[in-house]
Amino acid sequence: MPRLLSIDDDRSVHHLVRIALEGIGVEVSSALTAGEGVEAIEASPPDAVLLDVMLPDMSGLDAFKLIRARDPHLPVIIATAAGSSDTAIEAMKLGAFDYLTKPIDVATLERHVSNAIESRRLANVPVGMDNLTKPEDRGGDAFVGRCPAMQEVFKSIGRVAPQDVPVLVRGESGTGKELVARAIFQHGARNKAPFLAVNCAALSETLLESELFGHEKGAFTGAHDRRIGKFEQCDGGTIFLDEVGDMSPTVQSKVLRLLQQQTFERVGGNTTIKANVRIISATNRDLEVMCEAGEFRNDLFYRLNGYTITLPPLRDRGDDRVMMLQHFLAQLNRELGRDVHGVAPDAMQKLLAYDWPGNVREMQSVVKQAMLHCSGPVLMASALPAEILQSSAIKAAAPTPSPTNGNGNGNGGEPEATWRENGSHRAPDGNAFSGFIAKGLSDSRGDLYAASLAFMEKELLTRVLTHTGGNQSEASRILGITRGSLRNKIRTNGIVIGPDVHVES
Ligand SMILES: Nc1ncnc2c1ncn2[C@@H]1O[C@H](COP(=O)(O)OP(=O)(O)OP(=O)(O)O)[C@@H](O)[C@H]1O
Repeated sequence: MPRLLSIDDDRSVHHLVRIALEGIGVEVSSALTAGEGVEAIEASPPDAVLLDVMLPDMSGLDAFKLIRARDPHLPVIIATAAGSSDTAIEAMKLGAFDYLTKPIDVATLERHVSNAIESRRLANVPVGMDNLTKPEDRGGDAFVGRCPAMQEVFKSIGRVAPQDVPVLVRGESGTGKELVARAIFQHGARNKAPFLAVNCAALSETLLESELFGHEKGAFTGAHDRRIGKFEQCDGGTIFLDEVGDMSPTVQSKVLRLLQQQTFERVGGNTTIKANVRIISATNRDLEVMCEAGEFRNDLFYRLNGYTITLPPLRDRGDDRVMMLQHFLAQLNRELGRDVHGVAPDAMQKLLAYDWPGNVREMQSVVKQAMLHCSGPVLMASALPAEILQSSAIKAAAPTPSPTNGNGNGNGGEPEATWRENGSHRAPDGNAFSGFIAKGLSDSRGDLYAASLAFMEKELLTRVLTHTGGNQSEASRILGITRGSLRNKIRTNGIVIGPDVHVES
């Protein structure tokens, strides 16, 4: 459980903080003086600190400097009395994580503490690129990958980390771009300095500009105080701009100037501020196309793209998928206190046939869902989430002509598919209908009712006619409809009779 150290000479603050943070799963320890707090940090570093600026033994700023000197990555949230935010602003210029005013608003406290703990994780939890699943190794996040494309990614991280150039990390959503950014930071020359992450897609244009560059008091409605932005806080360190393709033109030009001149102004301010920050950015968008469409600045694209690392989608990583499944099984066994040590062959076959549009993040969540649904020591196909089973059903129903029987469905008892729809062989398969519905749902089509009835009718007629070897009288008897009606349906459904089948007229 993450832990926050509250340094304040007011015991009632500790009490309030403890009650508030219990609710979000954060343990709280406390110190009544700066000296006591620093000792506690040295004895057992917490994940974040809440530091009051009015302490009996030294000023808040001095206390912050002491903490900073001991652990530059420890996020410190400064607590000040209303109307006396100067110290907090000074501390933020020196790299404090955020500040809040007393009396403490619980929602703000929770938000700042959650962000601080996430920031601590990003900067401190080591990313291991040793390719080994080590259940006993609880200290870091494994970066699993043995396929050639992933080996290339690891080499690139090693090559570019020590050089102080901007890096652009590309890849579909959930492929591990954040892991790459953290690994570059951790192996880089600035790894003793701060590492801050900003998700450019998560904030509105105004808020993002203010988050990155800060603002002056009164710069816009709600700007009650000066705010120090991430670039200023992160001076000398590394900033990770996630979803960089989502920046507005205003923010793009400010980031460009920062990259060119290492200067910027806070929103609503005239003072030019210098900041020396290494930028690692990431995107799943096609920035070249965005540049052509005038949505992303060409010059910024070239500046951000000092070096590119591209992560392959999970579906292209071959046997890495098996290794990764084992990795997540081991990780989740530890997390959930389970002992699932294998995957049943049919479950494995379905997992490997799946396309993983959400990539590694999706695999992580699928393994977790499956583990929560299965009780035994082996992960069975029945425990897999619906999207995996439905996708497998769609694939099973897809026309895959085989040289041996021409229907590719291997359904044994049925005669070979001798009916053709629009010229292609079709496998009569009970799974096809559920596959069709699944596809309709994922395409969110607006005529699923009518389309499903039509699909089902065609499927049924094809199946029955195949069963009767093309005998329409027998087919109409089985179906309980007249021969004329059957003939009409064969025509309107575009069911074409194969050359090798005798069909009565
Ligand atoms: N090769 C890998 N080995 C082990 N875990 C991985 C690997 N790649 C990604 N993960 C895990 O998958 C999850 C998603 O990774 P990450 O957040 O880095 O992806 P992302 O590309 O930044 O996603 P997004 O584009 O949505 O921001 C994380 O929990 C990460 O630890």
